[in-house]
Amino acid sequence: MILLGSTGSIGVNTLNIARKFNLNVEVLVAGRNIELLNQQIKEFKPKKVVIDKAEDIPLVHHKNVFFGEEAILQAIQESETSTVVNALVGFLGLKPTLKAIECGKKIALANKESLVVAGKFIDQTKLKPIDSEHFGLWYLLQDKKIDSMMVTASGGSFRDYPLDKLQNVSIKEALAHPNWSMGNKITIDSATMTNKMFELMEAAWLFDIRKLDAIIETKSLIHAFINFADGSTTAHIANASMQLPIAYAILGSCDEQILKPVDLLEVANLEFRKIETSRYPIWEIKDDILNNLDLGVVLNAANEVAVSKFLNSQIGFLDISKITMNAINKFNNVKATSIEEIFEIDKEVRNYCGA
Ligand SMILES: NC(=O)C1=CN([C@@H]2O[C@H](COP(=O)(O)OP(=O)(O)OC[C@H]3O[C@@H](n4cnc5c(N)ncnc54)[C@H](OP(=O)(O)O)[C@@H]3O)[C@@H](O)[C@H]2O)C=CC1
Ligand SMILES: CC(=O)[C@@H](O)[C@H](O)COP(=O)(O)O
Ligand SMILES: [Mn+2]
Repeated sequence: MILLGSTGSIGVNTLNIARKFNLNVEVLVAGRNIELLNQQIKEFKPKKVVIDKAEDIPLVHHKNVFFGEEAILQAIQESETSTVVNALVGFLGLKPTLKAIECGKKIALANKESLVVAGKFIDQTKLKPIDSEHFGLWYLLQDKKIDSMMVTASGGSFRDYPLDKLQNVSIKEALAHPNWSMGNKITIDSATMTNKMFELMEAAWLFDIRKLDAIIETKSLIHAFINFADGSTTAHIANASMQLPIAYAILGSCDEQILKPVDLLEVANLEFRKIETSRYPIWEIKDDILNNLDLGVVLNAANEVAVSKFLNSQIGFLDISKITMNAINKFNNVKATSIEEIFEIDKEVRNYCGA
């Protein structure tokens, strides 16, 4: 495989699966965590390595090291392997997704932003999502009439925080996810509920359905529900680990035990909550977004700018959703007619949001 984002949360979990199933890793792509990258190089012996910055090349223990976006695309183009795992974070992941598709590779896609911003231009024939809820939905699919689908949310870092103190939370508090250990950007997206908005859009593209909703399940043990037309509902239950979705996305199917099964007696009880707009203001525009998936590129660009400002202590926590909702208001009429326009709109929105 080619693994894009090997030093991140999904990247490390992917290498756990590669180790377990003795999978070949042809290319490793990482950013600036060179120490971890060097450990990965030693163990998995890739033929090629790509990193973010030229200045870090001398630190990498490999003779075939390249840097930058073009090198990532070239590595995909030149690779022999048929599988690309895209665990890059944000808009940066879009071009590699498009390149992998152009090269006819199978793509295991953690980079949900690719679908959020450009779902209508992405050929899904060889795409498998790495996202716990979408894996759950896929697992539950049956040849029966579906009424609606629902994914769960943990509620994020501030689900129990006093509402009047939300604006002044610290970065450290925001990065303390209750159930999952993930990269910084998605952890903030979980706290604002933007991650769930992205996931509804992701589900809309993947399953061609608009009757979609989300509910908080505080333990992240149930990941998805399908409501069938006959009135029955099925739920996907698994311990909170990305290794199961990753294994299926790479291997296709799997009969070996990847996770310890959920012990319901140990769990004892589950708690469900409504997603309230008072705590998660972004949820006010959920229906607008689901009725107009073209807005994904706007939502994503504004959110990336806002999250980065929050992580740089330039704005308060509630300003993240203010910035994204303001951008949605301003760019309400966008409708990209080509992939090139997606890149133009992305740029325009970033400028508007003060990137
Ligand atoms: N984590 C999770 O459990 C889940 C994540 N996802 C999605 O998966 C994707 C990855 O998330 P996650 O693993 O949490 O993110 P992380 O921030 O943990 O990892 C991101 C990876 O991308 C690398 N990277 C960042 N910038 C560059 C660059 N310019 N060039 C090359 N590599 C770069 C980072 O390198 P370095 O660290 O070395 O700088 C790191 O390896 C996101 O789209 C997220 O929404 C979806 C479901 C669950
Ligand atoms: C593990 C995974 O799939 C994440 O997308 C997770 O869902 C994030 O947690 P939230 O439910 O808090 O958004
Ligand atoms: Mn998810």
